[in-house]
Amino acid sequence: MAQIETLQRLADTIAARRGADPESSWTARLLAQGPEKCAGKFGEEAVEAIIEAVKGDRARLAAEAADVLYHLLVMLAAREVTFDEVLAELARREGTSGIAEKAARKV
Ligand SMILES: N=c1c2ncn([C@@H]3O[C@H](COP(=O)(O)OP(=O)(O)OP(=O)(O)O)[C@@H](O)[C@H]3O)c2ncn1[C@@H]1O[C@H](COP(=O)(O)O)[C@@H](O)[C@H]1O
Repeated sequence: MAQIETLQRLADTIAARRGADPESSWTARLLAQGPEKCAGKFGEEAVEAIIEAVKGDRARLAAEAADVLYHLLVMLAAREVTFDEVLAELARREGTSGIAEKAARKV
């Protein structure tokens, strides 16, 4: 069964691809094009996921969501933000209500 560790392993693989041969690694090819390109690719994948969410095809939405997660991790790696930093932010928010979090962001 797929687990959260799958995502951690993917983040580690992506980090390890920095500086790898763009001929043999899709991730290295994306990273070599810079953070702006990686961000644009993430945006495209997010839009594809939105379209499937609106259409309501569960299987296609799951596949597009996987693309979104991969491209999110690539975009983070392009700016040297680690997956751990994102998890730490989620952990910090755990137990606080979304409404309180929204109010805190306004100050
Ligand atoms: N999860 C992914 C993943 N998701 C998508 N892609 C690649 O991203 C590429 C572009 O995806 P698109 O949906 O944009 O493909 P497309 O529709 O043909 O492209 P467009 O012409 O529409 O832009 C495809 O070639 C996919 O193979 C991925 N490439 C790699 N991974 C993971 O990253 C690991 C390392 O991969 P490499 O860096 O290639 O070794 C792999 O083992 C996988 O676990």
